[in-house]
Amino acid sequence: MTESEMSEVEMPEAPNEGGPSFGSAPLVAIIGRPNVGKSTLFNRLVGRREAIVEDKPGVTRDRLYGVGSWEGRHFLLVDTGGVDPSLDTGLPGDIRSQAEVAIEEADLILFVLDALEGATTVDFEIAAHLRRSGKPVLVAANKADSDRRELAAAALHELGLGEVHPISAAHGRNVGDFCDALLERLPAATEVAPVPIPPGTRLAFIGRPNAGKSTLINTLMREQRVIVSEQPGTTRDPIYLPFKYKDRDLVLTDTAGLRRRKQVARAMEKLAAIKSIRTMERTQVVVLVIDATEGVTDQDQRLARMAFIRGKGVVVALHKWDRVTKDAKLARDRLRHTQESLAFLERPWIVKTSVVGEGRDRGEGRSFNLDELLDASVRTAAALQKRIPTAALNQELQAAVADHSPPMWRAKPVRLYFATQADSEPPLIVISANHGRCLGPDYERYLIRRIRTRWHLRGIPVRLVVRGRGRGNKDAKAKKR
Ligand SMILES: Nc1nc2c(ncn2[C@@H]2O[C@H](COP(=O)(O)OP(=O)(O)OP(=O)(O)O)[C@@H](O)[C@H]2O)c(=O)[nH]1
Ligand SMILES: Nc1nc2c(ncn2[C@@H]2O[C@H](COP(=O)(O)OP(=O)(O)OP(=O)(O)O)[C@@H](O)[C@H]2O)c(=O)[nH]1
Repeated sequence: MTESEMSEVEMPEAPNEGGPSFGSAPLVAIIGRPNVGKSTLFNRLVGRREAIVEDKPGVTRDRLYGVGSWEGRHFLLVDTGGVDPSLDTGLPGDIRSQAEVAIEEADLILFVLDALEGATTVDFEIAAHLRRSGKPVLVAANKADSDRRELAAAALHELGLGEVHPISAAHGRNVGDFCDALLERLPAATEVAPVPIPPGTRLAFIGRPNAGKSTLINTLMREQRVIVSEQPGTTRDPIYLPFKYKDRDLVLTDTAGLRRRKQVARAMEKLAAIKSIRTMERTQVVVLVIDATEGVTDQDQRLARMAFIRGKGVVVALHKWDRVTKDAKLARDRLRHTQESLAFLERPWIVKTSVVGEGRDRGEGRSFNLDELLDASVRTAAALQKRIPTAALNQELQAAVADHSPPMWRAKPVRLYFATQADSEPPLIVISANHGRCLGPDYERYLIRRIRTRWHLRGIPVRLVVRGRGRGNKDAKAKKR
């Protein structure tokens, strides 16, 4: 491998110390009826960067949130419609609660309408909620693909939410102006200085209501003698609780308001995912708490996907294990089902945990396997932060190609020249080849699997990008001749 070949690999952004965290960025929620184009708008606002992370078909549909940016300002974008497909049955009640959660949590609401269909009864209902909330709202009349349709969109003023922005999310029409309006309505950057993040690996407990998160957190805090100090700030500010575990610095990450507002979360079980977003954004390792008495649900899978897509490591706590151990068959089935239904997490560490006895909720019960859970978190963090030596990575690439050569690309042979790890948290492998994107998904998966196995990268996403030799390089060669 020569220097010149190395320089052909165009490096993405420099690795970010500790990974980018947008935990304090304003939260923007997209709400609207089914099929108005929320996902299309979401994709347009979140942009291409996210797309690299997805190496599996079907993941896009489950994408719930991402980071959008415009003119250098970042915001967290939530597609509430994606929270649960069963919500999209057109039931006004469900849509109402969707709007309620968005109102409660978001700093700005993007209310999407269909310019072709005009305002429906449900739209009027949502609009009434939004008006009462006093939250900033930006109204988009989507599918305004032409001048004629733009005119039709003007009728949507009747909703009484101020200016209506005719846009075409699918074609990008007027989306720039819409983003300008979005920035104007974002709350000004917070005046309180951001809470400093203590050094160490950040982990957060996430899961469905009643899974046992508070119990686990309280037990952990007690066992590890974590000091909880009163921190100034609002309920949406993060709480960082540093502690030492086997000489390592760990930081338990939590969001104050999320635990306090237990009842709200319970009332809207399906939408509690929105609340996990801020916490998730601030952490490196997500401990996904599964209630073993219920097993993995669709919502658990969605939370896990959200974490994975955002580049987090995931450890699974199969919690309340005490309640399934008495039935050996049930216990076996639960474990197998957990492994199978979370297989997309790529062999995550699954730890059976429980806290039993009096005062359990206050963290005073007897705990099982909490140390194992922390060990698994430490291992997952190490995988996430792994820096694979270039020489070894290229050896593995050569061995992989020798065992199983890549299929032809457009009737041309594919040559893979060089691999390098361009980023970590999560690892990004860049391979230079004779053509860009010349590997099919199967072969990419094969290469990723080889890398995962060789370096024990469990429970973390691994990204792979194949870059071709650039045109500039060809020109340079032509000049030489
Ligand atoms: N003509 C036109 N069609 C669009 C536009 N944006 C979205 N669509 C189409 O509208 C349909 C619904 O788009 P989605 O983005 O899936 O809508 P959604 O609101 O997320 O739908 P749910 O997931 O059901 O809530 C798709 O067929 C899109 O291709 C647009 O700007 N113009
Ligand atoms: N049997 C058993 N019960 C548990 C265990 N851990 C927690 N529980 C019980 O499960 C219930 C819910 O626990 P919480 O810790 O409040 O759950 P949570 O996930 O914080 O709930 P939300 O705040 O609503 O999201 C409580 O009644 C706990 O006593 C366990 O290991 N075994």
